[in-house]
Amino acid sequence: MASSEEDGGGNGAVEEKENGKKKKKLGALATTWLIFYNVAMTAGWLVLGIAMVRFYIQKGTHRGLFRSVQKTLKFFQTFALLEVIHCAVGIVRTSVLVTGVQVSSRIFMVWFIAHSIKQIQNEESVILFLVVWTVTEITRYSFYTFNLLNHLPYFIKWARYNFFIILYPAGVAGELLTIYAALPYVKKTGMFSLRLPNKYNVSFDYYYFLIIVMFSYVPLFPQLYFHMLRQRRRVLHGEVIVEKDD
Ligand SMILES: CCCCCCCCCCCCC/C=C/C(=O)SCCNC(=O)CCNC(=O)[C@H](O)C(C)(C)COP(=O)(O)OP(=O)(O)OC[C@H]1O[C@@H](n2cnc3c(N)ncnc32)[C@H](O)[C@@H]1OP(=O)(O)O
Repeated sequence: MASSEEDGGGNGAVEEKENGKKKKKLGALATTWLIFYNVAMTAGWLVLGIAMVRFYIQKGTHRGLFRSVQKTLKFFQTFALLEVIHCAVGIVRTSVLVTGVQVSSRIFMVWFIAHSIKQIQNEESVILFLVVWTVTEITRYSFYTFNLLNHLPYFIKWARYNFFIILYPAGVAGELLTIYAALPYVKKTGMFSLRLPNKYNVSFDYYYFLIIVMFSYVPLFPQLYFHMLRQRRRVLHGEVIVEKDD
């Protein structure tokens, strides 16, 4: 059975008071919208997860799995662009930059890799990042929902701030291996590339762009990972900044 926040070892009463204060500042409209958004996203990723399990049980193979779930994936992952707006307008206390990198890398994987390069859709690495994203998002959005409703079961809070330790590197491995698998097709077809001479007098090579994207994980991923480790210390180990009453 789910235990309440108080069972988690933190000071439940203080946390609840803080939560209440934050929500008052957030405003009823913003809170209602965020609850709706997070419930919709939890449901969307749950549907995706169930569809993947059903597909695998029925077919006994991962081949064709991406094709069968792609519409749901594209819809909910693209919808997540709203998260950048939430940060930009200040209804969510998260950095626009951190959220922007996270969301844009996902959108890029969905639309400019997995959707555009059909030949790689059956790679095991695609299934790896799909499974990892699904587990992550079900946990993350249900965490936000219960938190906004002031009824956060401790195991969801624990899962939110522990699963990523393994899931983040696993997801990144899935994404990098998928981009790597796409390289030969991109080189062969010259897709999304612009060769000289052309009327704009500019050239763009998608193949080298993908290589640059792969290298950009080296400086960017540790920043996201350490951000999450800091969040983990703050939320699970009480490094909380207590704000004064207005
Ligand atoms: C053009 C091509 C570009 C390519 C670029 C390539 C470079 C790529 C480099 C790296 C790529 C990474 C790829 C990622 C892969 C994966 O996802 S793998 C799967 C594992 N992933 C994770 O575990 C994801 C972890 N990341 C996140 O959770 C977020 O994306 C985040 C932005 C990093 C989260 O940070 P943050 O929001 O700061 O943490 P929280 O503690 O959850 O939230 C902070 C506060 O904000 C509140 N909040 C946030 N969102 C909501 C919401 N939707 N609703 C309500 N409230 C929200 C939250 O409650 C916290 O509030 P306070 O407690 O009051 O502070």
